[in-house]
Amino acid sequence: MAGRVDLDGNPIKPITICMIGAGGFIGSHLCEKLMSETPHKVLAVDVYSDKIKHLLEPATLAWADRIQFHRINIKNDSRLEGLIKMADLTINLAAICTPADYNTRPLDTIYSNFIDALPVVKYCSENGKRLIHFSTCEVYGKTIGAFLPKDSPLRQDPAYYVLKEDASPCIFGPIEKQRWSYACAKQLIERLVYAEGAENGLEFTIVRPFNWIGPRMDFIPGIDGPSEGVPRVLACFSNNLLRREPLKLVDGGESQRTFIYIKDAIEAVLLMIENPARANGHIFNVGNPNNEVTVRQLAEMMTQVYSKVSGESSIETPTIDVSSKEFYGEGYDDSDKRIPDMTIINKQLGWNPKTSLWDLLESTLTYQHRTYAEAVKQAMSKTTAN
Ligand SMILES: NC(=O)c1ccc[n+]([C@@H]2O[C@H](COP(=O)([O-])OP(=O)(O)OC[C@H]3O[C@@H](n4cnc5c(N)ncnc54)[C@H](O)[C@@H]3O)[C@@H](O)[C@H]2O)c1
Ligand SMILES: O=c1ccn([C@@H]2O[C@H](COP(=O)(O)OP(=O)(O)O[C@H]3OC[C@@H](O)[C@H](O)[C@H]3O)[C@@H](O)[C@H]2O)c(=O)[nH]1
Repeated sequence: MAGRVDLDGNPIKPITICMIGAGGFIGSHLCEKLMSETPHKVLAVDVYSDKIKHLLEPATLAWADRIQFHRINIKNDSRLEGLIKMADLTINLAAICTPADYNTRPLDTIYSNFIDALPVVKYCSENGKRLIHFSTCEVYGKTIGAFLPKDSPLRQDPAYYVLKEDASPCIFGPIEKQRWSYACAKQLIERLVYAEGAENGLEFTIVRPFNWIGPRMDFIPGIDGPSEGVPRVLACFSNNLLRREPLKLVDGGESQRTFIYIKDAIEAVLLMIENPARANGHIFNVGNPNNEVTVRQLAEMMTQVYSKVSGESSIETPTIDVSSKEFYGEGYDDSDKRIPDMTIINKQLGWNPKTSLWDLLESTLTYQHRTYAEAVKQAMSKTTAN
């Protein structure tokens, strides 16, 4: 750790980071990175700590004096401002961010992504503290190309689908499509953070993650989460594979996504943390434009990879089609395609993603199999016995 320098060759001074939502998927990986590779301190704020338990216990861990867990719900806890004041930098990850909630719990979604983030922005601004705020690629909504006729040659032109931080519009569906409650709340909080920067000098960075995936993402229904819960696609498909049931393709699985390995993405966040002069005032796409697939292709690849890592042959009918209404309920809608433009992050931080989709699925599904296969088997045999 000694002699670490930033991108401009200056020595990196240890800082204290107030990380809100530290117990979630991204937070757990960021805490791991900060503990194992940097001298920084973390005040970890969340309502849950299961995903960072290995970093908090036992007290003999090498970094024990550099991480403190604070079980705080930021909706209603006066200790938040004190923690932000104690830190040099606040990173806000806290949010409801699973699509199954956007149309079924739109009020909770809007409160979580906009109202609950307001005090965080305010405390940072009033106390002259730097803020890294986690937004989402969903703020882009649908691509311009999605509105062209299906056979239009313009659909092949990147100008109609590549998503650029400083040029692309944010295109959401009608209000009755409550899917967009999340994207809209995230967009408004981005605008507020940006305005605090412009009017009051808040030092900020906004991150727009493009489908970061890897170990510890969400939960496996009935094992470490509610049995009726619907997590994001990685956990949905993992659950299906573990139970040897067909993967469900929503509306034909035609939507396209670019997936990035969580460990590549965390490298980008560390560069933002340690290079404030290069990161402040910017909005960054963080994704892997080389890993684009349709959801159907993702299902096929995950089926192949899971077979390889588990040693089990795949089932006869590996996928089935399901309507979005049946799967998510009324008010669901979808982003058609998400390719991040990498110009700004490349120029400011010299960062590029490394891991291919096959490789990231291989390490992630190895983890899923090792962590859950036995528990799923036991849960299924109990159900059959009953
Ligand atoms: N994972 C991705 O690919 C992705 C993509 C786009 C945006 N994001 C954004 O990144 C952030 C983190 O995402 P994640 O994938 O780690 O999700 P996550 O659900 O695993 O983590 C969010 C954490 O915030 C905590 N939290 C929520 N409300 C809270 C509250 N009121 N008080 C205290 N803690 C609270 C949750 O308990 C959870 O541990 C979110 O803002 C999300 O919108 C993630
Ligand atoms: O079992 C499933 C689950 C999901 N899907 C589809 O897979 C695609 C990806 O679904 P995800 O659950 O990963 O969520 P999305 O990519 O739509 O949104 C995510 O994007 C960025 C973040 O802000 C959030 O984490 C989330 O909103 C969608 O088209 C969805 O309809 C299936 O076909 N089957």
